[in-house]
Amino acid sequence: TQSTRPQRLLHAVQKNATRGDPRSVVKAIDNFCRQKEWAMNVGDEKGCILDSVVSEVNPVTVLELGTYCGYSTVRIASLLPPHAKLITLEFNPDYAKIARQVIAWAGLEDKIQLVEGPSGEWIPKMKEQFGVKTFDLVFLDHWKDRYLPDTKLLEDCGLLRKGSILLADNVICPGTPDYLEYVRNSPRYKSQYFKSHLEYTKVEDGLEKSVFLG
Ligand SMILES: Nc1ncnc2c1ncn2CCCCCNC(=O)c1cc(-c2ccc(F)cc2)cc(O)c1O
Ligand SMILES: [Mg+2]
Repeated sequence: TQSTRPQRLLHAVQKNATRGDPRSVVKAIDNFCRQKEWAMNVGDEKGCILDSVVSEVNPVTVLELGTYCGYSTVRIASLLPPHAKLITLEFNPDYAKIARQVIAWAGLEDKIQLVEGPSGEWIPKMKEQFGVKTFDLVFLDHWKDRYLPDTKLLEDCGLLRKGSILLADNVICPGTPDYLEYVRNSPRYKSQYFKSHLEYTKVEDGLEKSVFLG
């Protein structure tokens, strides 16, 4: 039977990355996607912007929406302080299965909780299920038409505090126009655009960093 692209990406990690070395896992995935097959990881160019935001925020609680194969999950978690926790939501069980193995290869299981299911259902359960008070950082990288409704849901569930940071991938390509309009015009956010390129291509894309003002 034919393998899937996520399965081939996992094999590239197991073949080329060192177990327990998250940065070698990130590098192995980027090499696979540049040399063999494009895949929708945030990639190295936007990944460096992600790294700088994570290092600046130094978050204790992180939420990632859209795990895919775990590239940004591993990239973020590799920069977190020891007691910090990252919860990542993935809707697609096949992606989740691969992501768990990529996370295990990186040796980051203790910092990461991968939850399977739709963001709209899980966000309202965060407090009761995972004992989360508020998130210091949210990385949005799931369905592009879910960015806005899920941001409003995070607000309504009291999961954002004054100073919480939202970092959104793909605000240009594929694009999240309603989300951009909201965070750039709402008095409750201070927003900033980081121009970059769609992973592994020359197409314009970028990350939008928005601070929740409370
Ligand atoms: N917990 C949850 N709740 C709801 N949906 C959930 C979810 N967990 C997952 N999903 C479902 C997300 C499926 C993947 C989302 N990402 C994308 O769709 C995406 C697409 C491109 C792309 C760009 C140009 C092209 F020509 C083709 C593709 C690039 C990217 O960086 C992308 O992140
Ligand atoms: Mg993306």
